[in-house]
Amino acid sequence: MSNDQSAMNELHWLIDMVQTIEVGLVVLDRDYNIQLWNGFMENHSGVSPNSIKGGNLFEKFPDLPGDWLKQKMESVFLLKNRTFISWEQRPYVFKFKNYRPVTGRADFMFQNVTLLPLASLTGEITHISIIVYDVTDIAVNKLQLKSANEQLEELSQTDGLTQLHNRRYWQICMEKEFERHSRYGDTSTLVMIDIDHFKQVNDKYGHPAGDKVIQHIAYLLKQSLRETDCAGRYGGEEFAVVLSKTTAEEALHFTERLRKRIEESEIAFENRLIKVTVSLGINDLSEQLDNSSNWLSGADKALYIAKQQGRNKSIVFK
Ligand SMILES: Nc1nc2c(ncn2[C@@H]2O[C@H](COP(=O)(O)OP(=O)(O)OP(=O)(O)O)[C@@H](O)[C@H]2O)c(=O)[nH]1
Repeated sequence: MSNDQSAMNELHWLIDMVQTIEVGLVVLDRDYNIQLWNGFMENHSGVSPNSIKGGNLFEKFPDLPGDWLKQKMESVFLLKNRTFISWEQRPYVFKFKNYRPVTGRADFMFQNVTLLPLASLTGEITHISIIVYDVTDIAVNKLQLKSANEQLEELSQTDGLTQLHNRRYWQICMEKEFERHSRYGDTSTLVMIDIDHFKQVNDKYGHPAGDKVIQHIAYLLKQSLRETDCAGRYGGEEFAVVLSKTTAEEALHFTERLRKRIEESEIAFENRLIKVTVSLGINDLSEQLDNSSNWLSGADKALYIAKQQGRNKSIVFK
């Protein structure tokens, strides 16, 4: 075979490969007119190379992010350097439908795109190549993993019954607040809340009714809070709240308002109306405390006194 023939063969093979490769290949001239449009691009856009050749890319595809993409391409022409566009930066450049069965949950093909400067024989950058990789599988997997992790994180911080913080996460919140106090002297107040005679509720109405009562108290509690407050389900029928930037006196207003709302409300369960009350223990940070456990145990002691004094009461620890 002559050298010419062999070169012709190579060219033929290359063209065949360019046409069939599972990667999008486009070549544009300096004015963004399309010079090459391979099989991948044809299959996914539905536009054949013959009908598009010579046409302006942005006129043929008005959906493209024109200004943004031109800016990227201009810098490729100018700096003679390739540029990458990741799906994480922009999910896709060409809006192609996703037909893959495995990743059926994505409506559009996620793409990584490379913009490659093409030099003429004289070394001038006269053209640019757009290389489009279908990364839908990778992107969907990564997004699913991210969402699963977020759900897990959410689950591990949240109490399933009440959607308040769970005990562990609330404790972290409380310790952070205590540290802020130790460092900056910020005042905060801790409140422990316990439903009165809750065992009787379970015994009289059943456990599901008890659960509904717990949810109801959590709902009223959430409604009474500010953004910066941190509330958690501390135990079965016990809740704990850190009221930030709040003195004991201010906290007493908060607890009395909440206590009265609970006392006045009724919980409907299977055609019956349940009424409950709560007892609350309050402890602020006005005394010098060695650690956050002392802060908590002070509120717990105040709660105990509230119970002893007949329940349905708020008591400040002294
Ligand atoms: N329904 C329901 N009951 C729970 C849950 N967690 C704990 N309990 C019940 O809550 C009750 C708590 O009872 P006790 O700690 O004896 O106190 P109490 O009856 O509330 O009485 P005082 O606190 O002294 O007013 C127990 O019977 C637990 O079984 C829960 O998630 N759902």
